[in-house]
Amino acid sequence: MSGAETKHPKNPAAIKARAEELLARYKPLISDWDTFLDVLVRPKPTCIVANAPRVSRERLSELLSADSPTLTPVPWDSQALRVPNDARPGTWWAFLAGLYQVQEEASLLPTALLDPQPGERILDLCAAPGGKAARIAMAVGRDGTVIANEKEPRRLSAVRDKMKRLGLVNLTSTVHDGGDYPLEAGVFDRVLVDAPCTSEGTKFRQGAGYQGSAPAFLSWIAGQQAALLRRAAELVKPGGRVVYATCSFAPEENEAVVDRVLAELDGMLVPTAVRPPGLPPSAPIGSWGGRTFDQGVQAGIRLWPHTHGTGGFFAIALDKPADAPAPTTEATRHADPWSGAPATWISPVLEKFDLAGDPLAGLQVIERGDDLQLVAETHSAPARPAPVSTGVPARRARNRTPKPSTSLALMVGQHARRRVVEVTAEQRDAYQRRQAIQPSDTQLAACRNDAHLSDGIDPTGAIEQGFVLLRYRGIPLGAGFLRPGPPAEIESQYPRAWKL
Ligand SMILES: C[S@@+](CC[C@H](N)C(=O)[O-])C[C@H]1O[C@@H](n2cnc3c(N)ncnc32)[C@H](O)[C@@H]1O
Repeated sequence: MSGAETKHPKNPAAIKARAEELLARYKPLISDWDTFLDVLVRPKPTCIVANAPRVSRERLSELLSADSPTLTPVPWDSQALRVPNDARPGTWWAFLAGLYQVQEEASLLPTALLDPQPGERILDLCAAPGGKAARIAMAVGRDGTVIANEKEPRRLSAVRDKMKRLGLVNLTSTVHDGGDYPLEAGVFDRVLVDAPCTSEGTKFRQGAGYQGSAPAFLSWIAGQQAALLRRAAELVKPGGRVVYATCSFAPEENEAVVDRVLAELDGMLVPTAVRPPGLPPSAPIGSWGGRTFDQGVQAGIRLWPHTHGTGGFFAIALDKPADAPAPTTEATRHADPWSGAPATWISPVLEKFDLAGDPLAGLQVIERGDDLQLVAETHSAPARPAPVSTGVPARRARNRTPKPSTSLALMVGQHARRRVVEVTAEQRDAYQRRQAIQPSDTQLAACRNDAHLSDGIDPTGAIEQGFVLLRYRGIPLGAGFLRPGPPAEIESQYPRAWKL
């Protein structure tokens, strides 16, 4: 599980030749064309971003020192660590325990400009597969709300996976055309438009078969991008911020879209130069195809392969003046089923673990389909568009044996004082592969009915069959089912769908 597999670019020479052909029109913009092409075909720098409510970047780095001794902090992002190019951080144990998410370094830029703050209500208009929405949800915390919208329903499953693994109790996903997002959803402190694009900045990882985009597509997608930005401007509150971003090199999708929408909106959004400390500056393009862009567009940032060593990216922060007129559409908030299931339904699942403190403070229990979900009490989801998924599953609603979900075990495991098994690295890996583990006598004794970790272990109590929580170096891994035996065994309850 800790092994690093090498990511080889597929036939770099052929990819380079294809890039040279497809991107030739940008040659006048690029100071070092050879380096640009060389970096473009290399694997892009990948980062892991600490799930800050669970773990700090420093502790994460220390926990992972055996998996990857060379994690380097990204200077311009306080939660991100760069991993070596040959590493596969999505296979490490701490990923499966929900301690971080994996993002390409360039895609850290839009959230750095968005600068989400605790307690805010934020809309990600084009959210799937959810990397940035998850990042925002970690930043706004339990008192904040994130609405992750996506046009393609099938792309939302990746967002849901992140919600469960990372414990995002403050996130609702919706499905709607973002260019026409209902104004009844209410206003947002910040709106991210991580727009659909030709993805030229990252597409070459697909290999030399990448065909580029037809001019007709480029012009169609630019129309979509402008519609998304216009609607974002309406949805953000006075004093709030919109960030527009793409992973394309094309000025038609970047500077030209912003220039056009700024002119249409006539002062409703004001470009704001946000410069994350430690990020080498790189200005947007001033003119293209005979057109000179509004000077305000220079507030944006471009990431280039040859200057930043990343994929290509464009992002710009656009603030709505505090004295702009407030939206007049009345907001409708989702009320039902937030008042759904009684909180006591969760208690039978948790009482055996004797939790210290109240790790579920500020959360409510709602019934959605077969699951009881945990959702922040202050969560502010819209009624329209209707939420598709909200919060994280805690347990099945109707199971006779109260079984904690893995999401719940990851959320509360640190607070458990009974029926907790601290596992070895080998047991951890077996557990995450869904293999049964054989507890040692000491591990078994910690599961006695009256064993209390802080009081020492009473060797006389019974060892009851049932659920236990597993931890590695104090970090929750999930739940297991203990059969006292002999021989004693802990069956892994790690979700089949999360398994590698
Ligand atoms: C660049 S990706 C977003 C990446 C995402 N923000 C992340 O960080 O994981 C753009 C997404 O927008 C979606 N999309 C395309 N057109 C849309 C529209 N009109 N409204 C909302 N989403 C749209 C695409 O399906 C795609 O998932």
